[in-house]
Amino acid sequence: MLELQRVHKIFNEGTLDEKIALDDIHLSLEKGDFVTIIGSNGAGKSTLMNIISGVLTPDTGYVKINGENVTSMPEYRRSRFIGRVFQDPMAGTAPSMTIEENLAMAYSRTNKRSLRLGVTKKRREFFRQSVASLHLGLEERLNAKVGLLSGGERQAISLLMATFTQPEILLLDEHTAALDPARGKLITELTREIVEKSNLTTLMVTHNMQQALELGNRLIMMDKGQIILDIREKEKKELTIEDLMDEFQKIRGEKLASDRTLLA
Ligand SMILES: Nc1ncnc2c1ncn2[C@@H]1O[C@H](COP(=O)(O)OP(=O)(O)OP(=O)(O)O)[C@@H](O)[C@H]1O
Repeated sequence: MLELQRVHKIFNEGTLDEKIALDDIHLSLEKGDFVTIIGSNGAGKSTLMNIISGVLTPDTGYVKINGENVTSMPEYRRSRFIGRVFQDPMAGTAPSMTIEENLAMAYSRTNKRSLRLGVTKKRREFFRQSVASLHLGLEERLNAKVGLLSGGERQAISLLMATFTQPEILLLDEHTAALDPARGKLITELTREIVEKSNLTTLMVTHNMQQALELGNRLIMMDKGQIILDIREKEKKELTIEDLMDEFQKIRGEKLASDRTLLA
């Protein structure tokens, strides 16, 4: 489904600011894998997401989606089969457009005919049902401007927009980090529900270790541009935060130094 081989990314190569953001990344995901990604600040998590989504091109190595080499495919073309939700609830939606218009925009990304045909009765019903599945009562407010929604509601709509067309790959970039605990929990639960229902292949970056342990079937820890831990299924279910801290110390010979990770 998703395959990265020998992926390297260096910023400002040959200068004093040279930074190896990704160092020989090999990663292979099966359909339906839900991978949580943790790691200290600057570990390379966002760079990895940007390379998968096409925002960045690797210096060496390749990215394949469903067997197709997409390494040089620009972001706008990849957005047909990649859904992404960012940390900032403002990032995924257009505030001056209504909920329905935002959904129509997301829908048109994967369905070229939909822009020409506008919002038909059948499609409006599909949007209404999709929004109802969030259990937030927003299906009664399809004509409300998204800018008027709370951060949590807006992030729920972003999540829906990224997923209701069933993308091949879903990228979640600390998408609950900017929300208060109650709303963060709500979005976490919605994420679990949506990913399970559609069996979406998902990568989720989080600084919250508990969330990384509770969600998904696989956990990856990154450090200094490398994947240093890759834990799956049963082994993941038995892990605790202390185990993860100990593993990091065993591998790197130092304590995991990230206040955000520890405090989450
Ligand atoms: N556009 C860029 N130009 C120069 N250096 C960059 C750029 N983007 C990332 N880096 C550097 O590459 C490294 C990896 O950054 P990245 O943002 O991928 O880390 P991260 O794991 O997402 O960190 P955080 O948890 O702090 O968001 C860091 O040292 C960062 O400073």
